[in-house]
Amino acid sequence: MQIVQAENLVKSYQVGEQQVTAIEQANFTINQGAFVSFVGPSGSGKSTLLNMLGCLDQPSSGRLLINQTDTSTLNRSQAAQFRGEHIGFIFQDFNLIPVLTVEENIEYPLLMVQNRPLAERRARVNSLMEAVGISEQAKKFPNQLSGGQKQRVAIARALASQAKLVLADEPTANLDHATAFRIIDLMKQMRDDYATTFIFSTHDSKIMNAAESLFILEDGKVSEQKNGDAK
Ligand SMILES: Nc1ncnc2c1ncn2[C@@H]1O[C@H](COP(=O)(O)OP(=O)(O)OP(=O)(O)O)[C@@H](O)[C@H]1O
Repeated sequence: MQIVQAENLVKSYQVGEQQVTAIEQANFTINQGAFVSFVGPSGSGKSTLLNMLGCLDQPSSGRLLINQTDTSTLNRSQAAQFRGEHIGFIFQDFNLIPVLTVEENIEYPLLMVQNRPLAERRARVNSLMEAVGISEQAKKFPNQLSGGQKQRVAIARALASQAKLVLADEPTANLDHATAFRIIDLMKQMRDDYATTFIFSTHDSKIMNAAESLFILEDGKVSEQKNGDAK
């Protein structure tokens, strides 16, 4: 099944008198459970594309179907609801809430967005902490963790609401190389265990080799390249 279908997708920005086309007539699909990377030089449109996939920004024209829903027609509150139910986010600077512990950060989307009952929240948070190897840090605050540990918490949080699609904007940018590879392996493990689709952007050529497919952005144009070497 296809989780993402982009049809003649265009995003342009008006800058004064000038129109900047960030994404130009993109057509592509991504299957459920895929592990893919958006790559391209600075300014090529990676963030623009991720923002549209995350329903944080609307296309200028064309259609963007996520899980069979045409997200280009959603209004702001429908988009927020759709995001909470279907999409998880991982950021390069982790974006954990500093006043909440590890377990509270992971629980947050279950409580604030999905309002799940306490016993269910506890069980899910515990199994995710176990899965990402962070159980021993449950009561710690983000400033007491290493970069790799913070990103593990962010991965668990992105998976907490059982999102079928996780978007990661440069998830390894602030990590050393060995930790970056461990985080990518962990994301892949989570994909295998939960059938979650992962889309991540990166500048790092070694990291992009882990993706099964590369979506290459060049001057707003998107082309797909299958990666035969993906491990
Ligand atoms: N809000 C905006 N207003 C005007 N132009 C924008 C806006 N956001 C992005 N752009 C332009 O759209 C193009 C694509 O930008 P985008 O941020 O998507 O690139 P990127 O590939 O994510 O770059 P980087 O790797 O540096 O983050 C650039 O030319 C940028 O200047």
